[in-house]
Amino acid sequence: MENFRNYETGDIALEDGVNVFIGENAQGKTNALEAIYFLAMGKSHRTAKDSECIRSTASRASIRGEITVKEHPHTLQIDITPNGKRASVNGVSQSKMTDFLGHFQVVLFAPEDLQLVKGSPGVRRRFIDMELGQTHPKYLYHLTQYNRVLQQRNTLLKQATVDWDYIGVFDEQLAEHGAEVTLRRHRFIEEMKKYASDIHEHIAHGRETLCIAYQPSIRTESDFTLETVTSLTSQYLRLLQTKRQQDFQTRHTTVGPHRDDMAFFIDDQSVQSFASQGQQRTVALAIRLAEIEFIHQEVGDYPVLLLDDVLSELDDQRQTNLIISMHDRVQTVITTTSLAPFHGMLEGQMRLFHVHSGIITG
Ligand SMILES: Nc1ncnc2c1ncn2[C@@H]1O[C@H](COP(=O)(O)OP(=O)(O)OP(=O)(O)O)[C@@H](O)[C@H]1O
Repeated sequence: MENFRNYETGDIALEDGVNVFIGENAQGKTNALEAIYFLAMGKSHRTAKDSECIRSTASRASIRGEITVKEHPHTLQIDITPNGKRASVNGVSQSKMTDFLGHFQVVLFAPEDLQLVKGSPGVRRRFIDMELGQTHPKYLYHLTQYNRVLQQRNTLLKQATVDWDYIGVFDEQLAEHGAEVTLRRHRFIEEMKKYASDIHEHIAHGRETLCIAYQPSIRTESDFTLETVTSLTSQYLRLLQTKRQQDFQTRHTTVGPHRDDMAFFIDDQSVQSFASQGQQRTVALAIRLAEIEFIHQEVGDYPVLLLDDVLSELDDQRQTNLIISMHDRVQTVITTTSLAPFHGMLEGQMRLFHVHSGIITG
């Protein structure tokens, strides 16, 4: 890291197993995690304004990582200036951020993850989009196109007289990209379902059964099928055409992936409405851990697991189970203010880094 957040420079060599960043509050632990996340996702998990990551006394920031995925080493770099960011892979500048993504995968579990369960549908759509963006760059292409056409269609719907021929052209494009997005989301949730319910059962000691359901906006149609892109495209197109009058009255597009959601159930009861805080937290954790398995399946290697100050939210047994289950398979980086959760671990099973005022010592 160079001039990233409170780091003037920072250089860390992470171990394969569990790496622990320990330090008091506001020393730079999360900042270091954020830098790793940035290299995988091309953006911060904390801010939409990249320039906030530039050290307050500097004019640009850089993050560089030497990453090995499936035994192939490569160097990823992101340079951030107040006017934008530039990403490169092995020294070659990438013209589009979507070309940069997919080289390195991370899974982050942070206290805000409770929002995955409790938050608005937009939070869950963002979660799906981030995951699929990491593993299926083509998905991001369709999503970007979909959002672009959606915006154009909505602009047209807001005009005093609507040009329906134009809307017809947009409908075709929306249906085509919307079908790709929907089908990929459907397949993703089908995969996540299997992993998350097994993991959840393990964490909850087999007492509760978790089920995840995709709720595509198109589901209101009784005859829709999620089998092929072609059939879904024509179903979308039909639906867009039948909703035209409603869209005209509300002045925006009322059906499509921008209205999708996903739902969680424990023993057939909605987690969003009925579960306790502890149950909701366990569901959020199970989903994050399921992501690890999903990425492994899709990419052929494990992602790096980033745990930001979340151990203190789990009881002792769960903390230890989590660390031990990750330690020999998944490279993990944990931030913490206390070593108490690690006392059960054997010497040599983790690498400790002390973080103090933007300086990391190992
Ligand atoms: N752009 C920036 N330039 C300089 N310092 C920054 C910048 N952005 C954040 N900081 C500083 O970084 C510090 C916060 O670091 P960080 O969020 O990593 O804390 P932490 O060690 O994870 O603490 P906690 O345990 O409270 O989560 C704050 O002191 C903040 O002022």
